[in-house]
Amino acid sequence: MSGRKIGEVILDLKNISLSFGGVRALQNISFNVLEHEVRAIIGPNGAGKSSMLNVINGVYRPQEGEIILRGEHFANMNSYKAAKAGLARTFQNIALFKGMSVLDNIMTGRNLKMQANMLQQAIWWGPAQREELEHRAKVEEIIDFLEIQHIRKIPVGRLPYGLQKRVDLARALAMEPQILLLDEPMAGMNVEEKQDMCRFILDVNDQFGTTVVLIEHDMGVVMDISDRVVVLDYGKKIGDGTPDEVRANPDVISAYLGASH
Ligand SMILES: Nc1ncnc2c1ncn2[C@@H]1O[C@H](COP(=O)(O)OP(=O)(O)OP(=O)(O)O)[C@@H](O)[C@H]1O
Repeated sequence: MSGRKIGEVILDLKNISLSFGGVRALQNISFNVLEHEVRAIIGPNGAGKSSMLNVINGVYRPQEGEIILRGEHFANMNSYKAAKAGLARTFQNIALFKGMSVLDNIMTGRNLKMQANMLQQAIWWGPAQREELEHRAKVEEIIDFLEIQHIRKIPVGRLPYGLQKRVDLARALAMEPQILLLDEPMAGMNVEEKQDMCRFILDVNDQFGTTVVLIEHDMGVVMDISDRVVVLDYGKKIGDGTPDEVRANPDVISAYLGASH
């Protein structure tokens, strides 16, 4: 892989338990994420992967457990706090404004960073003007990076699915996150689109140093691009380690064999 340097623990999840009524979606799950690594969460359907991602970025509040982000304890994580703390995510079912252009969609990722007040923005005066130009420059940089210059003016709804996923990634990157959460970034893609997405994820990780946490069903992809993998099954953690370690783990093998029967 690249020459990027894996750092200290940036995100630490300790004894996370989450239930929906009688369904114990996550049972005492602990794992950590190191700075600059690509960390995957895998597991059969219903294992608790999406629930885990939603706990990390504050959509779900676990009944038990702790989230420690860069040494800071977050007892009541919510989406706003997560975004402020440098977490951005993409969605399984792409959450973009379909009628808006690619450029405008990516600009929405800058909202949290905008300082000028509403009045200044309305009359596009002084600070608002300067700020807008700065935001545009950042967005243009991301557009170049993800090679989507040719579609920048097109409404997102008219694009093929693979490109929509790339715009969703661009919107998340516009937040300049330290940790990027990707919810099945390759779902529904053809082989070529998957290869492109893999390359972009690794480039983001390498060139921006962004830590990546991803959920993905395609095992080949996960094993190729991840530094470490955590495996969930029926809400429990059954494996954690490098792709090779996880591949050789008998509990993981039987969970996946069981799932395919
Ligand atoms: N909002 C919710 N309300 C009730 N039950 C839920 C909710 N979200 C998830 N669950 C349940 O929690 C368990 C874990 O679901 P989760 O979606 O986290 O799994 P997953 O590994 O992401 O599955 P998939 O691969 O199918 O997306 C499942 O039994 C699911 O039915």
